[in-house]
Amino acid sequence: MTEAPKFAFASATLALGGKTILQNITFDIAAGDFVCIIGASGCGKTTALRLAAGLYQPTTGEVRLDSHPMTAPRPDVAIVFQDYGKALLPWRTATGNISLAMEAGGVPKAERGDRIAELLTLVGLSGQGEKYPGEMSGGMQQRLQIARCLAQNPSVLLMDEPFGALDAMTRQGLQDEVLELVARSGTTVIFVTHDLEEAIYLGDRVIGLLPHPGRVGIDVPVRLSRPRDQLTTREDPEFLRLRRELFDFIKGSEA
Ligand SMILES: Nc1ncnc2c1ncn2[C@@H]1O[C@H](COP(=O)(O)OP(=O)(O)OP(=O)(O)O)[C@@H](O)[C@H]1O
Repeated sequence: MTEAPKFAFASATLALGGKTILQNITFDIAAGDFVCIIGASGCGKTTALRLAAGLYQPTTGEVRLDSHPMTAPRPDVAIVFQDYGKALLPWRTATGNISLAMEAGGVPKAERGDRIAELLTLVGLSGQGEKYPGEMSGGMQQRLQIARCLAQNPSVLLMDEPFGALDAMTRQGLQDEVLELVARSGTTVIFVTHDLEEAIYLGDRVIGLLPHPGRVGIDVPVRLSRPRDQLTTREDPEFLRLRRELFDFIKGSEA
């Protein structure tokens, strides 16, 4: 018997303001898979993620988590946004920001302290709990946002260009940290990026959307061994082949 997918878009179509933004989106995601979504600017990547989060309801079709339609946002589906500055509360310390997610999840106060310390260590912010977001670098703020999401114990992590605003070195470091976290926790991930190399480096699979309206145009497996390595993985002939295939896809989709 084949296992039911963790997450499924089943002929999901979404119209907003009388315009079809996403059309007939269909794909399944197995539990623990890391799926990246790419596509030209404005093709509907963020909107697809918002559908996955239950922030939008499909006009027709369904989005399902564990075989149940997503009718509203759920605490076991967490989103990491690109704009960490807006996602974090500036008047709360790092500890306070993580604690908020636990308060919302009903975690008793007595249990929060140890778990917060554990999460801070997990994302490389050990000992930084009393800092305010404004006292942290961009990379640290993004780590904090990830820790806050993990505090929800999500079974699905949705990430919308989370490293887009960071410099190349910080970005690569965080890519590896996320891969490690995910490998350890078994979390299912949907990761939106416009960076083709990032998608191949991270993903088990890359889905490309075509624009106007957003449709699935390509869905390719990434057959690169794990753990990935910033140098050797990116030099692998399969990496280069995929990069060319996805580059041609994006170029063709804009024509
Ligand atoms: N609430 C809305 N009402 C009407 N149109 C919308 C709404 N939200 C998004 N759109 C339109 O849907 C399309 C897809 O937008 P979306 O932000 O999902 O694309 P994207 O692929 O994430 O783009 P980018 O890579 O530039 O971030 C765009 O044409 C956008 O103008």
